[in-house]
Amino acid sequence: MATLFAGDARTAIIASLSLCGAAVAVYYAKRSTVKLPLPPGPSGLPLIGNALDIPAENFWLKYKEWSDQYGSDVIYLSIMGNPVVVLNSLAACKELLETRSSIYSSRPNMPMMNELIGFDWHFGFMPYGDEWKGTRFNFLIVAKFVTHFSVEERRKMFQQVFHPTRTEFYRPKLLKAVRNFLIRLLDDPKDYFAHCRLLAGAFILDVTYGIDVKNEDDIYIAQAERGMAAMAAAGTASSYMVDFFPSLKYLPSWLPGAQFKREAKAWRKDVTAMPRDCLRFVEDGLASPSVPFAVGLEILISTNRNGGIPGRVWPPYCSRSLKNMMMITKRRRELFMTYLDPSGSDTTVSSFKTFFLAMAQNPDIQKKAQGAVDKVVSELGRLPDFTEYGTLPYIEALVREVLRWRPVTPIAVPHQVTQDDVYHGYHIPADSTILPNAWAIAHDPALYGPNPGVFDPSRFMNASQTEINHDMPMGYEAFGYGRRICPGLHIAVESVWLFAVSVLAAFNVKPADGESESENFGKYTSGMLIHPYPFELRIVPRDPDAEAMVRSYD
Ligand code: HEM
Repeated sequence: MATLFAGDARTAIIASLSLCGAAVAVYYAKRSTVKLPLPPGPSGLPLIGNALDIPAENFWLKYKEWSDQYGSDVIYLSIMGNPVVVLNSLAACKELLETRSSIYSSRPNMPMMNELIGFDWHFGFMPYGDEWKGTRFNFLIVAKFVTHFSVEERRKMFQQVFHPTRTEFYRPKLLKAVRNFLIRLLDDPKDYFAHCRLLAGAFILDVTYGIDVKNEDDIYIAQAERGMAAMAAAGTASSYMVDFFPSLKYLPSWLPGAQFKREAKAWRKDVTAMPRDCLRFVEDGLASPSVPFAVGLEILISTNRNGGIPGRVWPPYCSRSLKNMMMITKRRRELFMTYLDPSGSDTTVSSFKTFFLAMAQNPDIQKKAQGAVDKVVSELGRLPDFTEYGTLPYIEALVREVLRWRPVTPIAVPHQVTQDDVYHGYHIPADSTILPNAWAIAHDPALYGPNPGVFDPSRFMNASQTEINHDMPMGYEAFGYGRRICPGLHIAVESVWLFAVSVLAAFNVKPADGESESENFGKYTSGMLIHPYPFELRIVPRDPDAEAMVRSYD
């Protein structure tokens, strides 16, 4: 979906060339003061730079090709005078986004995402700064107004509430969502894509806000899905010309070149409703004595200095938390609610679908993985659960391979560097958009072994194929790097793990008749988030016992 000139923006280029002149003049004036060369890259055209060199689809492949061609892991592009630096190696990502994270953790200005579509409430797209910090460490949203909390206390609270070991927050809900998914798979295997979406959306909404989603038609799910479609299209910071010429946002929607404004308007309704409706749900819940447990509420309560959470006696703490919440502005309350927003669901869905694709394309690997699961659970007479987490090395390798083979976010999410910098003798100009090429890194044979395009979990195993090879990177390139690294990483990995191990224990998966020959089988969409195109599968219970086990959770 993401194209460099999505909508009618080509027309907008012409309209904006005049604006461009000034920007380019300023940019080159600044550049000439710097002695060091810029990183290498294609030379581009006057004024528009490399805007036309970047393919509309799978641009990460082109970035890697340029990286090889110019013999540099870091390449430089100019798009309408805007500097863009692509990092094509893990070493560059670690050095710049992690070691130098104090200056590489901002986000580029994204007028399409933030101002026009309305994602300015989402801390994933906020520039680095106090508001982002406050929202990421979401307890701050309440605690900030209870001024006696020190930074250290706030940090501690965050760690308590969102520590990866605090699995009791989400594992029971994840288990429930996966078990419901398995029953749907039994009843209606053809519609497995929809069941995957429902599973991921229902889990995130339940764990975050305590919303109990019943079916695919649920209003929160539908809203989040439309919102995520907008994010996938506009989140690359390079899909729309308005990202390079913010003044284009003032064009009237009816102009022929302003298709992007009409698209934004259509998306905006859902995108702005997402935090508002979830906040309303939680506020209503706070007033009720039978409020369902949710991470958002837990954080709210744990930030109450006199409250704490022992025994979770809801009513007194809730009323106090409610008071705290009412003291803060509407915007801050909405930001608070985006702590674990539904964007986590669309990314995880993509990995679920990749798992199905990999199993359908690789029957031998499916068999081997089923064997690994059977060894542990066949005598237990139940489906696997988190008791088995950490005891199945081949399944762990398979999950890593799912995430590596088709990284959900091939160029992660763009960062921005906030001051001039130097890397390997190259000048990295302040305010450059920084694109970590997660795809190139995930397919680097120096990191992940030969044939990186082949799905092969054994690449993550040791030489004797008995344990995970801990000397290897974990395959998590799609989660980004440094201070902005995905805070949902652990939840995502555990979700894919439980999903995979449950499906493998109960079902056989193969392509529907003739599907392997269909043109789109195995192909993916392009954009900030990628998904496989729909493909038909035959998903059948492995045997009557497996079916009975799944039904026993009905
Ligand atoms: C396979 C699943 C997932 C993938 C591939 C993924 C990928 C990413 C990436 C690439 C980033 C940006 C990192 C950077 O800038 O360097 C990100 C940020 C974020 N992710 Fe995820 N994510 C996934 C699941 C989740 C889940 C399950 C949640 C919530 C429970 C979540 C919540 C977030 C949030 C809130 C941010 C913004 C962080 C910030 O800007 O400070 N993600 N994710």
